[in-house]
Amino acid sequence: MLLLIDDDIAIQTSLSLLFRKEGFAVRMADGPFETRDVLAEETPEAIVLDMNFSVDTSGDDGLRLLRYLREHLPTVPVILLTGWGSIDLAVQGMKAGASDFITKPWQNEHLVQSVRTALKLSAAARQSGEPASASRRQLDEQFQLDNIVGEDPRLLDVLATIGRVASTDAPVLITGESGTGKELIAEAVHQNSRRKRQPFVKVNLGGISSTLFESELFGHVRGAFTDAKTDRVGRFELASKGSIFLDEIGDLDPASQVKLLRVLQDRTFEPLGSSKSRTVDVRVICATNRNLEEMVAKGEFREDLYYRINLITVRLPALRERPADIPRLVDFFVDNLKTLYNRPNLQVDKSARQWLKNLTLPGNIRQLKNIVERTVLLSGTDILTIDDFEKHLPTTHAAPVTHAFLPPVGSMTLDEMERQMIERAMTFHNNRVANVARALGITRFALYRRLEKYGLNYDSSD
Ligand SMILES: Nc1ncnc2c1ncn2[C@@H]1O[C@H](COP(=O)(O)OP(=O)(O)OP(=O)(O)O)[C@@H](O)[C@H]1O
Repeated sequence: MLLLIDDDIAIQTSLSLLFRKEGFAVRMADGPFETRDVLAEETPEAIVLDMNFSVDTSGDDGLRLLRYLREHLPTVPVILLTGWGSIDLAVQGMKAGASDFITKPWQNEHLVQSVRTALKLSAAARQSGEPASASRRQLDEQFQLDNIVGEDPRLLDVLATIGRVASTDAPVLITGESGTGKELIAEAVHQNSRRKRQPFVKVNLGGISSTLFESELFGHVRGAFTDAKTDRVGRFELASKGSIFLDEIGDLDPASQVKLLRVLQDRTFEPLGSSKSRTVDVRVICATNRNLEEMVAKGEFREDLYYRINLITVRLPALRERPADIPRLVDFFVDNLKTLYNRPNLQVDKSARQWLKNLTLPGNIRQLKNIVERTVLLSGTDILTIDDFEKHLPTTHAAPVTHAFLPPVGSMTLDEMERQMIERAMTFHNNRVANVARALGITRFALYRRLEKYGLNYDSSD
């Protein structure tokens, strides 16, 4: 049952007609008292709450009721209806735990989609509460994850999350350093969704100037500006029925952020030079290597836009956090190159695969891929050794960790250095104390003592 809370009889009627037509069982409530009466009889699967339901349109009553609902029905999704003028209220509502917000006047399709997405997400959350983390094999059986190599638990968590939410229309925000595979993950969201046969349109927002933003995203009509000789279809329209991937969303200037918010909010936009609104049905996937939360706190990124895009957030680990995946990635790249360059005997010897784990790779997987490709191309041999890699490593790139990289004398105490080395070894060996102790040449006991001394976390059962 879907519970609709609104005191305006006209809105109640049109909402209830809409959802009944879509096959929902519907109940209605005028305000807090009626809501409590309904809840005493039946628990709804989802709730649509008009934030300005009372004559006092400050929205305080709406927020109070929302808090009550979150407290008493924490797993039931609540979708908010708010006026355009009260986006702040919507943001407060999202902070208080609402699933989504829709601005009035709403698009029927968008509102129904939002309720369905919230229902699917809450069902997925119930399911995922049961089994422990899935293994790579289980994930491959369930989802289409070709070309995404890795078995690190943090990556598997990301894959499980995107697999689970791909079938919904929920917006996904992918964060992570440059080269960690954000675009690959965005494609996987699309590939595992019901939109997979429709377009996947990528837009690099970092590369679009604010003057071109509108015409690039929304298109323009002939004559909209001097150089507009013909009509142009924008990226949103190209992505119609499919997914749009907004890369580098943290690079968007404030004026463009407002324009983007509007289309994400109402799913409507006007091409430049046209006064006719168009509606679009797209799934939105965003990525950034910047810290959006911090940018919101500094006022550099709109909070309402942030809440609009971050319903589901996944963070991709940097390669240095998952060094055990490096040999697997190397094998994968070499396999691809075997076919590409017709060199079936190509391989990387065992010690070189291990050695590559020691490189500092700020460019992450992209950088590792370049190093492997470059070495394959430049060294004539089929079996690549450490020597081959060392010879062809660009000096400005990944520096192998050797004593030449000790910090300058006076810049660090021995204690600080010891702490950093231990932290690094713990990350490298996935916190396996026995392996870390061996790698550092000390006993386990000595390692425990140091972990305690520096206040570093470890698993005492290990
Ligand atoms: N898990 C992975 N398995 C195999 N290849 C990967 C994986 N992750 C990334 N790659 C490869 O690494 C390269 C960089 O990945 P991608 O472009 O997705 O990174 P990104 O995080 O979007 O980078 P940027 O922030 O610079 O846009 C691509 O060639 C991609 O195919």
